Amino acid sequence: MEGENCDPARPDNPQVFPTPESGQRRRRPLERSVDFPVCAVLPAGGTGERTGLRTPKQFCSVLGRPLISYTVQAFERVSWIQSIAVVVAKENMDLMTDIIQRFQHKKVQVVEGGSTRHRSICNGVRALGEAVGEEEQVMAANRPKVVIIHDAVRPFVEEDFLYKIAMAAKEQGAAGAIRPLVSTVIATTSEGYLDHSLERARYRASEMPQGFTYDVIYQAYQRCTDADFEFGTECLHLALQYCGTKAKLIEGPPTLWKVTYKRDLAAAESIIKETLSRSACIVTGGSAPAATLADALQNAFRALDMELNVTPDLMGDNSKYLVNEWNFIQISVSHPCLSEVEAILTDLDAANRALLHPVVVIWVHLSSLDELSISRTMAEPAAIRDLASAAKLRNILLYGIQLHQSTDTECWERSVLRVAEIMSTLIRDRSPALVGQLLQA
Ligand SMILES: Nc1ccn([C@@H]2O[C@H](COP(=O)(O)OP(=O)(O)OP(=O)(O)O)[C@@H](O)[C@H]2O)c(=O)n1
Ligand SMILES: O=C(CO)[C@H](O)[C@H](O)COP(=O)(O)O
Repeated sequence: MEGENCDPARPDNPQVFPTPESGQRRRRPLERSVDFPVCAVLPAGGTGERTGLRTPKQFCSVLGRPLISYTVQAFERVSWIQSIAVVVAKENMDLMTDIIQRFQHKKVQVVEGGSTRHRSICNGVRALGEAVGEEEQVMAANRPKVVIIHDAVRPFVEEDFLYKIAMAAKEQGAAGAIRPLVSTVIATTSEGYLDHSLERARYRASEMPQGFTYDVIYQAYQRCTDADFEFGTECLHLALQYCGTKAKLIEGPPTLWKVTYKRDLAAAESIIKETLSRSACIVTGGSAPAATLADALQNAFRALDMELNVTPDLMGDNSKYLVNEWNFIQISVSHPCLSEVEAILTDLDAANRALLHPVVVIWVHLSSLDELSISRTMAEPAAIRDLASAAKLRNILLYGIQLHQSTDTECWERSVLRVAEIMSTLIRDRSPALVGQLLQA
């Protein structure tokens, strides 16, 4: 049947982030607990030659934050991962230390890298074993049971999959992520002709993360040769060859893909934008016309596959919106006063909400055409521009929309749909050029 995938070795729809069905509530990840010590090594000591950029890809900025910080965050939010060794080239150790301080990463130690990926990983594994104490016995007692190795340039790994890898590594000694091949692998002759081709259905791409018991990966690196260190690309292979440990292979999601080329950085940015744009919270200030507009917008947003919650304020229980990944829409009625939106900016600062991701705040001024002087009720563009410039320095993107109320039902419904579309575009695109602009709906 058309569109049906009958071959289990063929990757399905390559969508990078599985999005929930329209109208479904977002799935919260399960809280996992693991009763053995797990640490991680993130090799980040490469130069990223294939991007063609001067800056190694792990330090390239994505929405104002180095790519590596996203990967560190993905591991840091997993409560059962105790510590993370980030391995970087000697000349980037200060840069990495700055990143840790700036983005307030907590579980990270910076380790000096080597000239190849295997040498870097080996340094990370050793550093984890030596993290506490100098004496042999103390060191052994503090070694993690399982080490997860994950390329620093694969930022979208999720807790559920890390859990599967950690559990399988504890049981089997080694475990790794695999994906179906998208192309057939062929061997070439030295003259550039086809030598032979592999039966695609029998092979898989080896991805990351991989997990090992500490003893297996430590011994594998102790025993492997200089040629392995120089030319090898597969840790699972070292575990098999030097420790006789057969890795359990687990099919992972497409999100495990590795940033390799320049275009992958743009793809990573668009995926991050997409995840940051799924939900917004409307603050009505308790006014009845604002609440009516919020209800109408809620319906319009459902059709745009975005979750929109309505709250009168951000106090007490409603402060929960400040700690998750919500964007904000403040509706002010009649008087174009920015004090309510200023209060949201202050709350966001106090909650340190914009540390890791930019937050979008949209100020909507709902003005009535029946009022005597329209000009008196128009928002002052300069005021919002100044406020937005200051907010931008704190990673908050403030936009303004002027919406004129209408007594004509049809005209009003059209305006609401238009304003919902403008809002969803502002939230999804995060255009710096439109920051501080007062758009007319
Ligand atoms: N000496 C090295 C080389 C690579 N890596 C890391 O291994 C991961 C996967 O390697 P790859 O994608 O090949 O990165 P680069 O070697 O930086 O890229 P390129 O091959 O294009 O130069 C990256 O996080 C990279 O920083 C490392 O820690 N130490
Ligand atoms: O997928 C992997 C391990 O199986 C690694 O990411 C891969 O081997 C890295 O290789 P390279 O540095 O040549 O890109």
